[in-house]
Amino acid sequence: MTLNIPTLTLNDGHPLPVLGLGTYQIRGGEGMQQILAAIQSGYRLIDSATNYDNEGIVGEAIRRSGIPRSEFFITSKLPGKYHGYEDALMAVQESLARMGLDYFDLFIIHWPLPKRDKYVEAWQALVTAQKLGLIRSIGVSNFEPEHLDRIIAETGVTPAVNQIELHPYWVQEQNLLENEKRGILVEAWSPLGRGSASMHEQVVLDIANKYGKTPSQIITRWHIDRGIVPILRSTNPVHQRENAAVFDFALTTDEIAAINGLNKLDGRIDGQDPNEYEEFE
Ligand SMILES: NC(=O)C1=CN([C@@H]2O[C@H](COP(=O)(O)OP(=O)(O)OC[C@H]3O[C@@H](n4cnc5c(N)ncnc54)[C@H](OP(=O)(O)O)[C@@H]3O)[C@@H](O)[C@H]2O)C=CC1
Ligand SMILES: O=C(O)C(=O)[C@@H](O)[C@H](O)C(=O)CO
Repeated sequence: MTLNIPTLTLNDGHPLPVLGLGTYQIRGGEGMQQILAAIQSGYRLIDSATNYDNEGIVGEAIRRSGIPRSEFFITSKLPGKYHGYEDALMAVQESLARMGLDYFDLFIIHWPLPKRDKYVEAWQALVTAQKLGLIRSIGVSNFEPEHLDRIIAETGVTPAVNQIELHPYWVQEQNLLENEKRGILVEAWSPLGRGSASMHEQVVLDIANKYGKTPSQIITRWHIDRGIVPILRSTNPVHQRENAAVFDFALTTDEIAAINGLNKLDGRIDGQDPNEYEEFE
């Protein structure tokens, strides 16, 4: 049976599924089959990136599924080496060609890379690509409030989405408020803490027992109940189905707060601070 994943509406009026499939390190023929399995389970939001070297197999899985393109919500990301305006416009077109698509539902700037100081140019290029019909919704990733304010002030265009690191060890309460204040939908990357110990915390296990759910379903539901769209990676079809079977229960305010209480001061998975992070090329 195919799971039915609900949608919500972005600030530009476009619908977005409330959870999606992450594809970091999912590559090659086996990766294509793993993505296809997720699509067959009901996933429609697929999150790729030029830096993941898998845009080709994402496009192939879409075609092999036989499901109409219009039912999907396909995302890719602009790498830092293409932050210049002309390079960024070319990069969107190259990504589309690799996927074999003629538009993206969402295209986002992968990292702000503030030391290079070209993310405003990159944003101007996404605004143009949207006007050209190459992208439906434009967004950013790993943008801090000061980066958001700068692109909004310099272009007058607010991102639809900001994809940031979020999991029970890194709950980012203030950052969520900053995005909400600006009308930006937050997507969570590494929503399961990349399979970290947070899935085995007693508070998560207790809530899982109460609802007869698994720890990953509780964490997935915690994101959704906080108004966040989790981008969940799994290569395992059983886990893929499990992670998306979360629409028959909801957490209470106290349960959400209890999971928020797992936050750690140094909770980032790899210490990737958006103000410092540099991409390797
Ligand atoms: N914008 C950005 O800068 C970034 C974006 N991302 C995006 O976010 C996505 C998700 O983040 P990612 O870091 O991949 O990690 P996740 O937090 O999604 O965790 C993935 C890990 O959890 C395991 N897992 C998934 N479901 C279950 C389950 N039900 N039970 C037990 N284990 C489970 C997976 O193993 P298994 O395969 O065996 O199920 C895998 O090892 C990425 O794939 C990418 O698309 C990620 C990092 C940065
Ligand atoms: O996966 C991504 O989107 C990244 O941006 C990477 O930085 C990833 O988070 C990573 O940890 C690479 O070592």
